[in-house]
Amino acid sequence: MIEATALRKRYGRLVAVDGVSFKAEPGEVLGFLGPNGAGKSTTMKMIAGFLAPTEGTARVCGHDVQSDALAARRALGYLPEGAPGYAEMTPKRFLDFIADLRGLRGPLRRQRLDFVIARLNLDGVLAQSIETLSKGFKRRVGLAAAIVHDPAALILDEPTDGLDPNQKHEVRGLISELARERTLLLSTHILEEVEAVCTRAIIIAHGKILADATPAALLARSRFHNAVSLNADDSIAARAALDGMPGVSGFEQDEREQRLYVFPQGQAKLVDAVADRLRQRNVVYRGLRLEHGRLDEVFRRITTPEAKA
Ligand SMILES: Nc1ncnc2c1ncn2[C@@H]1O[C@H](COP(=O)(O)OP(=O)(O)OP(=O)(O)O)[C@@H](O)[C@H]1O
Repeated sequence: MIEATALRKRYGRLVAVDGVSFKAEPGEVLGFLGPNGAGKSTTMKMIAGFLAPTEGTARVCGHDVQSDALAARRALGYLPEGAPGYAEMTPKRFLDFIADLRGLRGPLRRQRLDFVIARLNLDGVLAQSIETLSKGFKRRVGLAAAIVHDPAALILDEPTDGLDPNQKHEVRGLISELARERTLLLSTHILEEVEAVCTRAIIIAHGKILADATPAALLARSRFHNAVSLNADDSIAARAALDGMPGVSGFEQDEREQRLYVFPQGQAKLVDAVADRLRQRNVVYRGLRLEHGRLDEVFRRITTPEAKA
């Protein structure tokens, strides 16, 4: 479990984190989303015990990160932003060093090191200095270090930042696997990542939580939620056929995608009715689908005041 209560961090006149509270339970993958400088890393560092809060408290598996710091750190794995430090070390030496710091001994130590090296496919690079590794391997070394002591809670600061699509896919698979029995908090700028791995998302801007909901609930706030979209050879004819249809509130033509979006009134579900109507009017169409919504639009609306108007 990861719990933050009224966390606040002030840097001189700047309030980087302004009263952040949430609780994440085992099995949850909580995504921290926000524009640059929103306060995500600062919040994570305070929970990980790397930065003292100006006010408020954080607990990891019930242990206060300030007053019960050792127990809290034992329960937590933390992947900081960017590449692991100790760039001149080899992954082997680095992971040995982290295993020592974590107090791992004997057969369990061997077993955990073997596990993370195999799980993160580090075998081929164990003897090469970290600074000479590709970004993907650097991230994997960081992840291996974060999970070597098998923590019950994990904080991952932009775990897929800078990775290629295959590596992103791989790391997301690992995140979902790790999340089964753990509590996971991760920050990301990648909205598709939220839909792919997060069970819940917190949107933060200027140090304040602006939304805390499941990805599905956030998508439901999109104006594209429950819209119907389709490709029609003659989009003018398609529009004319659907104009005035009960339950339809408007249209939008996406020229790049060549798709017509049909917006519902309220919660109306239009898929079958739209398909019937186009067939009745002999309008040829392809790829008709119900839209779930667009997280990027919801994110923009929540985090930029001008988009709210
Ligand atoms: N040590 C520091 N001293 C002064 N200001 C800082 C310090 N660390 C962070 N800040 C400021 O605090 C604010 C929050 O920074 P933070 O790194 O937490 O944001 P973030 O949401 O993680 O951003 P990003 O997505 O760019 O990583 C920013 O305005 C940043 O410039």
